Amino acid sequence: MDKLLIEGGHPLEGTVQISGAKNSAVALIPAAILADSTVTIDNLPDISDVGTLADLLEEIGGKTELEDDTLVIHPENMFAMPIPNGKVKKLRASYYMMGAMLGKFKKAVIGLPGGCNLGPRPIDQHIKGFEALGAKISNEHGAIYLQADELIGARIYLDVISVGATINIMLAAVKAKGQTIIENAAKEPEIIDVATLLTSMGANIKGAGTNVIRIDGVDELFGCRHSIIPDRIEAGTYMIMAAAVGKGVTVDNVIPMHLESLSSKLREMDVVVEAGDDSIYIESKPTLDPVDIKTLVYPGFATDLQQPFTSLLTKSVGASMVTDTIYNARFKHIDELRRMGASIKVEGRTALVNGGSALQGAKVRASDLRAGASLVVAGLMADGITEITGVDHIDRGYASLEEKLKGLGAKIWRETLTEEEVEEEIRSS
Ligand SMILES: CC(=O)N[C@H]1[C@@H](OP(=O)(O)OP(=O)(O)OC[C@H]2O[C@@H](n3ccc(=O)[nH]c3=O)[C@H](O)[C@@H]2O)O[C@H](CO)[C@@H](O)[C@@H]1O
Ligand SMILES: C=C(OP(=O)(O)O)C(=O)O
Repeated sequence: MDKLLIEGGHPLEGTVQISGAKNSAVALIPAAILADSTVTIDNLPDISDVGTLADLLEEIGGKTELEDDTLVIHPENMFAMPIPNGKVKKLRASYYMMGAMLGKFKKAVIGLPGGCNLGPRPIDQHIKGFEALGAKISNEHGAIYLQADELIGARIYLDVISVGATINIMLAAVKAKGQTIIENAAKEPEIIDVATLLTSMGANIKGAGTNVIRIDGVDELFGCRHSIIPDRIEAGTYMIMAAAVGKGVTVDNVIPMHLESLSSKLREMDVVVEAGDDSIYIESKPTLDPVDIKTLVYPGFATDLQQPFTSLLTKSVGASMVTDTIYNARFKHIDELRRMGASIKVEGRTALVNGGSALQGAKVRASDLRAGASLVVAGLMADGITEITGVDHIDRGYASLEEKLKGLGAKIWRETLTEEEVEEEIRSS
């Protein structure tokens, strides 16, 4: 086990390259199950979730070759092997194995997924969609059993706008008989990315990126090559870091339109934000204005950026309000920020930040992926050294974090935990 150490107060300057999107990658890899021949995925981020999913594909008989940022997946010998637990629990996105295996084999047994603990993460809308397509589903001993004689297209209205359910239903429906219509679908860019891969494989999907998706089932899907879109959440995190301590940072290899809600909020705070074709330039100011944010489905403010943005708000002079309407318990980072001297109160689904006083370096623990990112932002701003444990969470989602930050001039390094620290880590996790 490792910890990250950051000596705060060093301004960031230069250019950072953004990797491929985690939240696309984790759906694209299971999607390859649906093909009958080799699928090659380029621009993969170097994060642990990718390795875990590749291992899961091997558990069901697939062959995978990961070299640099390219994963080659051979699905020819895959079969409907049950994967009730083990690696499935390491990440939330293992639930995409349900849709993909149901679509391909008409059956699957998958353990309940893991992922960041953000409060309840229900999958009732995924199940509702699978059932509408004709699957019988039961939950036995912590695993979901899915089985269908035949999958038949259906009209499915999502009661809650869900990225996971939208993608999972697409995966199950691409080989179903007839037409499936997903109404009240989520519109996140990662959904378009998954639809693009499936279309290259031979699927017939219209409307991805709007709230009505139409899928005409096909009998066969083939191998193809696909390059993942840039990670708007990784990009947003570096934009926030640059807004906190940036003398002039270019966040490169991004789709600026995907980051408009964040860019607008940063401008409201008086941060310099200049969007290019595929990059965004950010420059901080000595004092920033407070703003309120409310997380919403895309194109609203992303819940995944709420935690790092809250750290930035401790720098703005005055009161800001942060409301998370997607995951109302996504506030585990707040106690840690308080340890660093932040003045923040949580009331229900809202955090009230009283910003303007300097943060102090401290020993803190990342309880989940974006909580980890928020502590890195805080560490860059703080006086003295911040020690962050729970780094395995951060490694699920940020490729080469230390290298990228060092390239911008940050003082950040990694150390192995001592035995005592490991024991303490196990006690508190
Ligand atoms: C809409 C949204 O912002 N989605 C984010 C969510 O996706 P993720 O796929 O985890 O979550 P969903 O988009 O599926 O869920 C959105 C909301 O719907 C609820 N829900 C979801 C499925 C279901 O069957 N029943 C149900 O009630 C969830 O509890 C949540 O409140 O977290 C990901 C990881 O942090 C982000 O990358 C996504 O952008
Ligand atoms: C919470 C996240 O990931 P996951 O859903 O994979 O846990 C995230 O990407 O912020």
